[in-house]
Amino acid sequence: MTEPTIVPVALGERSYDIAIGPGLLAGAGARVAALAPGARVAVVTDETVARLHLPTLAAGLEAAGLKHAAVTVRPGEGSKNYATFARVCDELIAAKIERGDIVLAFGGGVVGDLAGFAAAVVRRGMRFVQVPTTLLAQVDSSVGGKTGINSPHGKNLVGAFHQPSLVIADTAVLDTLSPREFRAGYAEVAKYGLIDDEPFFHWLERSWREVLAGGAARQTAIARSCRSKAAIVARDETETGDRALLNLGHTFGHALEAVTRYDGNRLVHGEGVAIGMVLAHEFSARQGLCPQEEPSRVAAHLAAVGLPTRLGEVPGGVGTADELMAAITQDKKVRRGQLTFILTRGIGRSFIARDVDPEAVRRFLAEKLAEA
Ligand SMILES: NC(=O)c1ccc[n+]([C@@H]2O[C@H](COP(=O)([O-])OP(=O)(O)OC[C@H]3O[C@@H](n4cnc5c(N)ncnc54)[C@H](O)[C@@H]3O)[C@@H](O)[C@H]2O)c1
Ligand SMILES: O=C(O)C(=O)C[C@@H](O)[C@H](O)[C@H](O)COP(=O)(O)O
Ligand SMILES: [Zn+2]
Repeated sequence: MTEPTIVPVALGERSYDIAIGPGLLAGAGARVAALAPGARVAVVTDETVARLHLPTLAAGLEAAGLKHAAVTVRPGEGSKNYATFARVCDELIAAKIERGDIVLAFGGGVVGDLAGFAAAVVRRGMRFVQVPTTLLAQVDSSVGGKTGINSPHGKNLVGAFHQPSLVIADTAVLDTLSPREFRAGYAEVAKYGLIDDEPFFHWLERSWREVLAGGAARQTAIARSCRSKAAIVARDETETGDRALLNLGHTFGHALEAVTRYDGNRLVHGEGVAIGMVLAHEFSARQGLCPQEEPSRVAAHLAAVGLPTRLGEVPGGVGTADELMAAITQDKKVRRGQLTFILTRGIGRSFIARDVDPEAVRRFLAEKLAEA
């Protein structure tokens, strides 16, 4: 069996490891038992992941002598809402899960964000472990401690920073993921190259087929993404500065998710990020920050992988520039009413731009919508 890669996340007393490799799910119970001997484990998962992979996880927990119970939610972004959050909290409390026990998030980013937020507040904070089962969750959402739910006003507007105590990413569970969801996660992989790692982006341009196919290239891409994220989170845990770079493409992407009402049939998060990253590069070129070849190259790569890159590709449309701007002004990076965007001087040269002129963004979106 391939040796797992261990990526440390250095956060002082909140430090933890990310274990990455094929076949780790069966032994996840033993890793959790080493962390919290004798703890009870409340597994929060969704119906699809429960059907496909819960028996393997549960057998490992039992073999390690850990009692466990499952809380199951419906798959998809719709579960990141107040009602589901309240139910998850109440089920954890009803199951008499104690503060020293473990909440185990078993699923994609939706389950991770929801379960992590519940772990942050139930009994004023419980330990939690992430066992991510989508590419997106393995390279991004399971790491760094951002947890939360959506508000009718916008994406992730209610939440908390709450770090996991351990992340276990079994790369073999990705074999059951749909090609569409795999590609959505790939957008966040490409993001790390676009932020500050041009050689990684070049490697992805050459190797994306192998990453999609599985095997060593997939594990390499996941580990490199986790190292990038761990480095940024270690220097800015709560996004007072550099961590905002991880939001590349998200100001546009989150607005697209909001105007499509979090309907995964139309747009999932990674697809919004793909379109958003292309828009961020195009807007940067429009502002004279980088040559037009850069957005073209980004769009060409993401399109080759099979991701949407244009507003016109979202089924049912994305509304008007004013509707998109209304969503953008709810972004958590807004400071004293001023928009913050992650812009770029070229591939791997992203930076945080404060005081972006909203009228320039609105005009740009109106042009893009007219092209769509
Ligand atoms: N906290 C963070 O730092 C962070 C980072 C990035 C994204 N996010 C959030 O993550 C969410 C998106 O996560 P996602 O893309 O993982 O979506 P998701 O959790 O909705 O999972 C996508 C779909 O795949 C299914 N699935 C999961 N694992 C599977 C498997 N192994 N086999 C078959 N099907 C499987 C799920 O049931 C679901 O239908 C968004 O809400 C986004 O805001 C958070
Ligand atoms: O970890 C981060 O920081 C990120 O921004 C990662 C993003 O990929 C992720 O989608 C995150 O949930 C967005 O955060 P938000 O603060 O803009 O809601
Ligand atoms: Zn994201």
